Amino acid sequence: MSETIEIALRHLPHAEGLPLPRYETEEAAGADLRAAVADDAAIELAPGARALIPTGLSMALPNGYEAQVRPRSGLAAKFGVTCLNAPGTIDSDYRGEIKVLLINHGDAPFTVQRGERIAQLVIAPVTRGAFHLVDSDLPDSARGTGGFGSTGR
Ligand SMILES: O=c1ccn([C@H]2C[C@H](O)[C@@H](COP(=O)(O)OP(=O)(O)OP(=O)(O)O)O2)c(=O)[nH]1
Ligand SMILES: [Mg+2]
Repeated sequence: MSETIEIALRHLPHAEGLPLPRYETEEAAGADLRAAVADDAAIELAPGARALIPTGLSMALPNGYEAQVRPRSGLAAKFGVTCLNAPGTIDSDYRGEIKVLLINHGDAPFTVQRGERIAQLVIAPVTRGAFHLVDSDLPDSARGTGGFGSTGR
């Protein structure tokens, strides 16, 4: 059973009339975010172009949680459109507008219309590190310094 937490949201004036983020199926992990561009100001993304798309939402996550702005697989598979900084991180102390940095990796222009579902928001608990330098060697491990394909292709 998934955990549910209360999250205070604000709809900014340019999002008036748009549905709040919602989970599209009973057990969806992501709630879809919609583009709050004006009806007469759709954003056209040329192939290779990127744009910061407003959602018209701001929120106050409880301390101890983050929200991840993740791409929608449908947009990626059908149009090559994805989030450039995926997953985007919304900090719990951020009160600004949530924005989605979309990039068009496809070969045709992609138009972002008002109300279109452009990304999804996943709420996740946060573990923070207390970082401290040590003088001694780090504990041994079987992997050691191997990485970046050390186990083969
Ligand atoms: O896809 C995203 C990613 C971030 N943000 C907002 C919320 C987040 O709390 C803030 C800062 O994001 P991040 O820490 O990733 O960016 P930064 O370049 O490190 O900016 P800052 O110096 O403001 O932390 O920007 C978004 O609205 N959408
Ligand atoms: Mg930052």
